[in-house]
Amino acid sequence: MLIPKGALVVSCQARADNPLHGPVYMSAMAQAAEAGGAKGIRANGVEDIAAIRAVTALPIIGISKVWDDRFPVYITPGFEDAARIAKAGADIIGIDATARPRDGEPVERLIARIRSELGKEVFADISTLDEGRAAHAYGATYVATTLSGYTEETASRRGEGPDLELLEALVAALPIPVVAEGRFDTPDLVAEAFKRGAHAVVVGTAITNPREITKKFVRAADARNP
Ligand SMILES: CC(=O)N[C@H](C=O)[C@@H](O)[C@H](O)[C@H](O)COP(=O)(O)O
Repeated sequence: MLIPKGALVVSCQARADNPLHGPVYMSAMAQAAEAGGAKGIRANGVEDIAAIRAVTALPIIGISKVWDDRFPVYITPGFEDAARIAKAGADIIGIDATARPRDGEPVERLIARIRSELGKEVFADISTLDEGRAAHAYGATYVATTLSGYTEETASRRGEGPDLELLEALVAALPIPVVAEGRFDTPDLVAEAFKRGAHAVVVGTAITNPREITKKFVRAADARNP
């Protein structure tokens, strides 16, 4: 298992509309995260993953976000996406492991092929306890709370804090490492996740998205100066 127990993993992602988009900024971000003590990196797309691989030996959870209007699944929907990011240097393949429709093989087959044909660990992003149980049964190496609040079934959590209840339920139910991810945006919440049994915690926006961090501070300023 490549992600050590107690690890903080930093997600270094910036979409095309973000001024920090691209491999130059994302590899610098990964180096900054490593210098700060991160024990793993999560990154999206072949270009960013290859650039990050060139500057660090930390384990990389690679994902490939592919948006398609016909399907709700966009995090590494198919085997070809997984193969490309493995080749770029990802050690662990992050996938949407919900049961939602995808452009590609069913999730059980995707997990099996990543393990057998690519020889990589599988990091299963899920949104419910049942999805976590299924991902474990299909052979995922880790399950993570990443998609709670982002699926129809969990839409009521949108805009809420991290899903600590789901984290606890997964920890109680599964013998594999459970990773806390999604809206863990303060050190206190990271500590709380470990208290509740998380194997590791992934933090993205709160560390690597200065635009969103700035907005938070501006909201505080505006509230004081209406
Ligand atoms: C739902 C979805 O697509 N989540 C994505 C998964 O890769 C990222 O956009 C998140 O930034 C990442 O999960 C980390 O979470 P947070 O940025 O809240 O710390």
